Amino acid sequence: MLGIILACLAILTAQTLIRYYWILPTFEAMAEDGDKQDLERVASQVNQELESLHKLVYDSAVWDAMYDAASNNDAEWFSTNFVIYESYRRIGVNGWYLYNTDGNIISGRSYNENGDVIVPEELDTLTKLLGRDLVTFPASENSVFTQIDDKPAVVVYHDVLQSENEGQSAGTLLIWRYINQSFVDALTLGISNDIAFHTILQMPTSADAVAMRYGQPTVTHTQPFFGRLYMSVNSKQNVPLFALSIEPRQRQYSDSLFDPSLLVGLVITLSVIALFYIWINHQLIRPISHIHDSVSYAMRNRDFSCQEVYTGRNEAFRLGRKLNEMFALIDHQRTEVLMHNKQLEKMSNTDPLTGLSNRRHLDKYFDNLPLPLRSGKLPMAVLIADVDFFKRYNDVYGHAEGDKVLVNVATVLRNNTRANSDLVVRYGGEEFLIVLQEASILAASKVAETLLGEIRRLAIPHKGRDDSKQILTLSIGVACQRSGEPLHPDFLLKRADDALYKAKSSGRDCYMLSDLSYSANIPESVSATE
Ligand SMILES: Nc1nc2c(ncn2[C@@H]2O[C@H](COP(=O)(O)OP(=O)(O)OP(=O)(O)O)[C@@H](O)[C@H]2O)c(=O)[nH]1
Repeated sequence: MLGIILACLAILTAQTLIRYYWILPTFEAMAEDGDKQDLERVASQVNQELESLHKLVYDSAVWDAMYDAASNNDAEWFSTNFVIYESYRRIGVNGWYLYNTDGNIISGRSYNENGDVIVPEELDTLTKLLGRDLVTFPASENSVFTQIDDKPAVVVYHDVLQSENEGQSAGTLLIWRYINQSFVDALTLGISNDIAFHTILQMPTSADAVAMRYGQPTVTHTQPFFGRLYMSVNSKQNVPLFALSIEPRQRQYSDSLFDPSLLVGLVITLSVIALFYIWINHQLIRPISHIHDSVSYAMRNRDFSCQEVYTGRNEAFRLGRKLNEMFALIDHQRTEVLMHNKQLEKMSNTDPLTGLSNRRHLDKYFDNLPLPLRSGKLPMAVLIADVDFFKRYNDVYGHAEGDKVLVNVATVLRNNTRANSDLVVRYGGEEFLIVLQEASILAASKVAETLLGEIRRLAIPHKGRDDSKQILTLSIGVACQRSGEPLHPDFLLKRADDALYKAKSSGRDCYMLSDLSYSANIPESVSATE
């Protein structure tokens, strides 16, 4: 959860910084660029308007008849033949004048905005006009802005020549018009922003207000002043004559730092991160995690049988499948080793001839007996059985036959004792030991009796004996664990061995109880069977 919150904050911060340092400045620069272009377009429109006025005066100045009239200072000719006041007025021209080469008026007339005739003293002589602080039209020296009747106006003049720009000048033809809202309205064609005209009095006084100066087509800034961008027209002395203003372009973007697009960006980014995480999790994290868990489990439990399912195709899945193969190999080898160990253990505890347990196993057997038996709480007996005159049997019948006899004796001993609780051990060459769990001296005696009888019943011929019996027999020594006395295996075995010695001494083919066995409340009647 904390990770998700931190991720959201990080993404929001990154997006905000990108918006603040990159997106918003880029948008703003684009919009300012547009504003700049609009201002330049206004200046260009003004130029065009002046150019069309210039054409008007130029076209008029090349007529030969007018040239002659100008040359002759023929004011009458102009008032009778050059009657174009109405045409001029219709296209916004406020006045026209023809000056002779001395700069004095030959003919001309001016009207104010109401159509009344006026006599602007600024235009008395051409010299007077040109001596004023003017603003020149960048493309032509013969177009100037000035003040006529204290109002901004544009004046356009041209030499009166015989032919196009050639020959000697016979005078100067001049037309002028006021710069006002109607002049500006004519400019609006081709410009989407509305253009407003401002007289000196209506102009903002702050220096920051003016974004551009006419004649200096560099936009100094594009920060609007009270919602408008101003272009001022200043005289050579830098005296403002008038200004035009436009509305800056509408910003088509939200300039706030936090925007709904940030949230959309956040959601998209989080979704992409989530999808990427799910993909990485599926492709890498999960298989590697399974590999880690499998290895941990196998090492902790020493169990290499587990097999995870790795279905993907990338390196992580391939590593997982290799791990499965390695685990299977280890598991197989481990099983084999365990099996071999078991076999080895069994072999090390087993007598190879008879298949009985051997003496090594006996030690472990006593150690692992249940506590009631080891503490003497429950009775227990040990029998040591020895084949009589076995040396002579070997001598007479051979060692191989002797081995067979030992196997037969082992079978008899095993078949007549309890498989799950008693233990039959090949104790020495022809000596066998039997441990009878929870067996009283009476039960042990009975077992001894049975074993002697069963061997006799086999009636294995033994012609090498010293005595008259011609069959194979056993002698057995029996020792019982005394009640309540802790088990001392060596002592118990010694007593059984002593009892065996007694049985041998008593003529063999019998069993004898060790002396101490009697103290375990055993009937005295148990003794040699012969
Ligand atoms: N065939 C065979 N003989 C063995 C084996 N182990 C021991 N013997 C023989 O068993 C004989 C034991 O002889 P002894 O200890 O003198 O005793 P015995 O001849 O049985 O005489 P008593 O015990 O006094 O009756 C030896 O001759 C050993 O060689 C075996 O695995 N196979």
